[in-house]
Amino acid sequence: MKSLLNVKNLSVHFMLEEITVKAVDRASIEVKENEVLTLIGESGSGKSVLGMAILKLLPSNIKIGGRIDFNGFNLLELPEEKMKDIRGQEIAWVPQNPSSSLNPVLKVGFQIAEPMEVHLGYGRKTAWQKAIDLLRFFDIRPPEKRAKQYPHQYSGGMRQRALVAMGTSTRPKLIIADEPTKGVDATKKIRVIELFRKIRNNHKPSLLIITHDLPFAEKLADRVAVMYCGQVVEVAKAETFFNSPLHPYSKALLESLPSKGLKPIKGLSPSMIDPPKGCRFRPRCDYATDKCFEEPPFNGQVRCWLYA
Ligand SMILES: Nc1ncnc2c1ncn2[C@@H]1O[C@H](COP(=O)(O)OP(=O)(O)OP(=O)(O)O)[C@@H](O)[C@H]1O
Ligand code: NI
Repeated sequence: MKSLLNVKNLSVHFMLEEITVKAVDRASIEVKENEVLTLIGESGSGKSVLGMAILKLLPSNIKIGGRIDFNGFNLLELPEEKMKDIRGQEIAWVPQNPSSSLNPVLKVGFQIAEPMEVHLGYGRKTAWQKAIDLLRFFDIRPPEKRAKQYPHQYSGGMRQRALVAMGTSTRPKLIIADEPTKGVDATKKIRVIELFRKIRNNHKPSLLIITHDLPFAEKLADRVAVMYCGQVVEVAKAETFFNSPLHPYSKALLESLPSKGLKPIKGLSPSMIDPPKGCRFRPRCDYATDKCFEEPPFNGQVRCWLYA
C-alpha cells in the first residue's frame, strides 16, 4: 500500500513561561492509503497533540520539529492559506467533544452542507440535498427533519454522527478522529465501530484513530502505534500486537485490560518537562537493565533494548 501520511521525527514542545513541556518527542508514524492506524497510549502521552500538529491546530507558543509529509507536501512548510484547503477538503479532524464542536446557532444540515459548497463548489440546493443523504447514511432519521434542527435537539450520539458527517462530506483522504468513544457507553460503542466501518467501506479513506480504548482499537485497526511519554514506542500489525505485544509498556498496557486480568501498570507516568534519561519507561519496567539508561534504538517496530 502507498503511504499517505508520513510523520517523521516530529517534536512538539510547548514553551511556557518557565518550563518546556515536551509533549511529542521525535515521534514517527505512517498511515498508508485506505488503512486504519490507531494511536494508543495512556492519558497525557501526547496522542492528541500529535494529531493536532498534523492539522496545525496548535497554539503559537510551540516549537515544532521534524516533518509531516502528506500527499507529497511537508505540511509544516505549507502556508496557512493552503492548510485551510487541506483542513476543509483533504484531512478531516473529528474532535474529542462533539458538543462544543458543532455551532449551536446553525442548523445541522447547514453545517454539513457548507463545506461542500465551499470546497466542492456545489450549489446551495445540491449541497443541502447531499447533507440530507449523509444524515440518512449515518442513520440520523428522519433526515429531512433532522437537517433543519439545531445541535441541542440532537442526542449525544447523533451529534457525534453529525460531526462525522460534517468531516466526511468532502470525502477527505484522511480522517483523524480523537477519542471517538469518549463518553460513549458500552452499548452504543458498537454503533461507533459500525460508523467507522461504514465510512471505510464507502469512500475508502485512511483513518488515524486516537484512543485509549484498546478493545475499540482492536476492532478497527489494521496497525497500531503506541505512544508513551511523547514517544512512539511500538508500531505493529493489529493482530500481532494484540496477541503478542513486544514493548514492556505495551505488554503492561494490555495486561491492565479488564479482559486480561486488570493488572494496573505500576508507578506513575513520567514528567514531560523532565523525562527520565534513556528509555522513558525504565523506572516502571520489570525488564530494565543498566543499558536502559541509554536512549533505546528504534528498529522500525519497537523501541526497546530487549529487541535491539
Ligand atoms: N496547550 C497546551 N499547553 C501546554 N501543554 C499542553 C497543551 N496541550 C497539551 N499539553 C500537554 O501535552 C501533553 C500531551 O497531551 P495530549 O492531550 O496530547 O495527551 P493525550 O495522549 O491525548 O491524552 P488523553 O488520552 O488524556 O487525551 C500533556 O502533558 C498535556 O498537559
Ligand atoms: Ni487526547
